[in-house]
Amino acid sequence: MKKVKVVVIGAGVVGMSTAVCIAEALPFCTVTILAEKFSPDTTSDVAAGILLPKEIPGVPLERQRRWFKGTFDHLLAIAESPQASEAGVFLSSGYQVFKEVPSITKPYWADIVFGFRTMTDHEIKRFPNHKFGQAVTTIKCESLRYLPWLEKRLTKAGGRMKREKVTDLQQLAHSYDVIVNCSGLGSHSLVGDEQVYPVRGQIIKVHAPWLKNFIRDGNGNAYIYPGIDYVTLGGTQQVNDWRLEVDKDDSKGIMERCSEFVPSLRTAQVLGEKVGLRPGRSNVRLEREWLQVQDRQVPLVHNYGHYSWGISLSWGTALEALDLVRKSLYEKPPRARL
Ligand SMILES: Cc1cc2nc3c(=O)[nH]c(=O)nc-3n(C[C@H](O)[C@H](O)[C@H](O)COP(=O)(O)OP(=O)(O)OC[C@H]3O[C@@H](n4cnc5c(N)ncnc54)[C@H](O)[C@@H]3O)c2cc1C
Ligand SMILES: O=C([O-])CC(=O)C(=O)O
Repeated sequence: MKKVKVVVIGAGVVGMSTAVCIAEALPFCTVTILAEKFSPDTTSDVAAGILLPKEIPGVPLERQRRWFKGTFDHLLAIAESPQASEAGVFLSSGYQVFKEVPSITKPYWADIVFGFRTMTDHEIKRFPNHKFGQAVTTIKCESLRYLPWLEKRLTKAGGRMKREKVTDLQQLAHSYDVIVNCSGLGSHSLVGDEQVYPVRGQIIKVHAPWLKNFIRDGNGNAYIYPGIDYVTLGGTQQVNDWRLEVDKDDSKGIMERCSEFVPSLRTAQVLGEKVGLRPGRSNVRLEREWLQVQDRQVPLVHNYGHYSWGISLSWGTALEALDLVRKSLYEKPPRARL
């Protein structure tokens, strides 16, 4: 039987997850990833990788819950397997603290993670500038290990990867039966989506192996995430800022804000600094359209715009993209336009 040719554009956490889901679930498809950049050079590689998303306005909560739960369950199984170290996936406990009581005190994922609770007065006293806090055990998924691990999994399922910048979807449709767009911020130019914009984020990696628990300021301007090889300190959220260079003033600000939480960070050795451009969007674009290519209609599934929550929602959104691909193969396209 002739195989169905699927192309996935993008090799960040969204593209890799989507490609693996399709290749493993639909063995009658050949899956090819085309990407300008692969790990360790994607935005996903810069992410701390904590599963702690905010609500996305405009996406029904049930759908967000499904995306988060799909991701959490998938990553928990890895964290509990012998693969955890190679894949860079493990449980992580800590606090999220707020200067003012937030409008949502119990997030939609409170009963999916472990041990979610409001911090006691005794605990919050450690943070004199903060009034309210949440304690939680969630998952940390480190892309620098996880993406190469997914690449191996894709290859095992018969998938292929090629470095290529895609500029013309019509052209691509001549060589493939289904196109899946996971190009993140790249969708700004690839599909002319002006709703997707960069939200610049800078982080510092430090050697501080004595830190074991994470601390996040609810506003996202200060976070400390202990990881396998280093502790990630952040963060910045600079809207419409395309600069990929490290800004020394940003680093200074990050170090000051994080050291207020943990003074011993002032003595920690700095291992590196990184910048990533989050694919900002008011909601994730996860839908299918049909591309008219001469007398054919080619399904085009979009899965991008994950903003600050790309790791947190990666597997759940990949599963939904897989459903859209599967449906497209059994559905007749709408009548061709004449
Ligand atoms: C500092 C920072 C910290 C973060 N921390 C977290 C966190 O703790 N938890 C969390 O859930 N999220 C976090 N995020 C957000 C997360 O990194 C993003 O949501 C996620 O990386 C988006 O993944 P993606 O695969 O859509 O995009 P990317 O990782 O940017 O991948 C896009 C891919 O598409 C390719 N591409 C683009 N255009 C084209 C084209 N025309 N042709 C071919 N290929 C193309 C790129 O080369 C790349 O391979 C953080 C982000 C930053 C910047
Ligand atoms: O805000 C955080 O805790 C980490 C993150 O997702 C980001 O910087 O985008």
